[in-house]
Amino acid sequence: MPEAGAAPLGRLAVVGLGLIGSSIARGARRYGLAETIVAIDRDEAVRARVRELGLADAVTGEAGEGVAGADLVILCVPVGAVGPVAAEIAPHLAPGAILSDVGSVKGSVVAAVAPHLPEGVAFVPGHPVAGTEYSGPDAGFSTLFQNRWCILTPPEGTDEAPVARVRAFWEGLGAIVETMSPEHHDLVLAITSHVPHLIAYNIVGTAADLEEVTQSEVIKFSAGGFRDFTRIAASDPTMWRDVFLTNKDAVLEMLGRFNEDLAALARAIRWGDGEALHALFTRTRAIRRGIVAMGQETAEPDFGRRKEG
Ligand SMILES: NC(=O)C1=CN([C@@H]2O[C@H](COP(=O)(O)OP(=O)(O)OC[C@H]3O[C@@H](n4cnc5c(N)ncnc54)[C@H](O)[C@@H]3O)[C@@H](O)[C@H]2O)C=CC1
Ligand SMILES: O=C(O)C(=O)Cc1ccc(O)cc1
Repeated sequence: MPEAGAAPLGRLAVVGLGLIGSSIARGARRYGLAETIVAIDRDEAVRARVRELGLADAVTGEAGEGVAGADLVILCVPVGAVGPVAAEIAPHLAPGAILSDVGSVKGSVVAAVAPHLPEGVAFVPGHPVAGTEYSGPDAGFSTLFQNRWCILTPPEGTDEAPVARVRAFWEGLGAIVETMSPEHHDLVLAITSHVPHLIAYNIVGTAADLEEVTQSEVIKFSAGGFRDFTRIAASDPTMWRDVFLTNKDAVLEMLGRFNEDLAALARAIRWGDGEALHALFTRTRAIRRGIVAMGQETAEPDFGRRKEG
């Protein structure tokens, strides 16, 4: 149960009611974080579903109209769409409003928003490090962020008050908040999230292209490891295309290191260097046990299977 924190916001506007936006809307309502919730999505079918599920007090496709009078606006669209949406809503943001986002990449988002930010509006970029391979308004759930990290990357010179407000909002959703620079965020997430997704997309693609092994055999004999990769490789294509295109430098840097280490592993296998293999596997087991000990891993993931309105 999230802690009771700051006074609720007056008006919260969420742009993009997919997995993350709808989870925010659900959580904001459940934990009483805003008096009024406005849902903005450009997709008619999403808006209809948001109305059916009763996730917001108002639902619109007109972003400018939707953000008018909002105290906090959170952009929950693919990172490639953040700049165009910021340009569209900027003239309608009230002075004193806070603009935030949830994008998986931060440097490009800061650069894309900066030219459009009106005087008197603070931008506090955020990234909840919590999600699933599912998309859309039905995939969200109010407890998604509980006990998960949310990283804020306020650009240098950002006032403390809006940062504290956004921090309190995420704490209200149950998240644990940390701040860092956008550049550092992008390096860390490149190795902990972006490259792992690339590996999953790649290994599932390689398996699918094998000539001597049939597709049905790949499905039938999927051992645990490969099954886990297929879950990650089912993640949203648009979102992940944007992540790789916008965090290009950090991903290529980490991929370079990954390839070198993979080559060393291949060499150890070729030359029968069991000691090298055993030493690495022992180190990596300790890392997993450290993650479990920190309580950052649930015993039985049920991502996306929680049904709620
Ligand atoms: N999926 C995940 O596990 C996580 C995603 N994120 C970030 O959250 C953001 C959203 O991701 P999801 O919720 O998974 O995506 P999603 O695909 O479930 O939802 C995105 C929504 O944005 C709407 N949208 C797209 N362009 C728009 C525009 N120009 N104006 C208005 N609405 C627009 C779409 O219609 C859709 O309803 C991304 O930036 C992603 O990097 C962050 C943490 C985890
Ligand atoms: O489903 C998974 O395993 C994830 O890794 C979810 C996820 C995807 C993107 C993010 O920026 C943060 C979390």
